Amino acid sequence: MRKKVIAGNWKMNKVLSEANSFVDEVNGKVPNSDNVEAIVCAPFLFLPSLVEKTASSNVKVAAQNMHFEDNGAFTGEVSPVMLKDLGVTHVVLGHSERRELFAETDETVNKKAHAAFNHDLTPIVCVGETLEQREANETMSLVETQVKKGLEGLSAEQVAKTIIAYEPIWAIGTGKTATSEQANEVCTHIRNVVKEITSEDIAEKVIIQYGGSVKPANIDELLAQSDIDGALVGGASLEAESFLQLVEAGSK
Ligand SMILES: O=C(CO)COP(=O)(O)O
Repeated sequence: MRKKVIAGNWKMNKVLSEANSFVDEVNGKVPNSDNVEAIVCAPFLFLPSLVEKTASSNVKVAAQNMHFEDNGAFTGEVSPVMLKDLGVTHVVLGHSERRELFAETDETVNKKAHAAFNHDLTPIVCVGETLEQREANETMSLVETQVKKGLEGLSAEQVAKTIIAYEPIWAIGTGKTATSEQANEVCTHIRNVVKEITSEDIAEKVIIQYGGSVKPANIDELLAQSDIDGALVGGASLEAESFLQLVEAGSK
């Protein structure tokens, strides 16, 4: 059975003292379990402190983005080398907010996915459609393209280690969750795409998360679906108590 991965994406929220208090509160409460992995995706500035604070806990720390080059004249950017050096383990790539507001494309996501593996970071690759695309029946083909282009050129072993997050844009921060059936339908399609580009064995291993208005009240139903292996959570991950409830749901 695949483990469940619960990742809290804080986006551009909190100040350092709040970030520190959050991990102080959750550190001892996240179980050491083969069933569930808990990740906090934090702004760059908090990463050194959070990595240090979680060193002996079961909480992992992710960045929300990175550049694909190791170093160079890229003012304002942060490289995979810097993240690895700090002890960060995961990086979110291609979040819809970065695609929409910061010109992220499938091509840059792909370069970043390669860069992540070059530095032993686990990428969480986000895909998902807008409401217009869903209404135009383009969801499956769009998500398929995003997965294929985003993962292009990775080895089968690397694809197996990649976390794919399906986040329908119309369900992000809107309170509108995709029904668990709608979410699962797309996650199943993603697994089939992974099978097509690698093998059935790899497709059975890859972790596929759902994201979009996930909260303690709806996570059980989502995680009960055949192809949903966790959640990428925005709003409901900001409070330690609700984050812990989500992790608890994942550990069942
Ligand atoms: O974008 C998301 C996580 O990356 C989802 O955000 P919400 O859980 O706030 O809808």
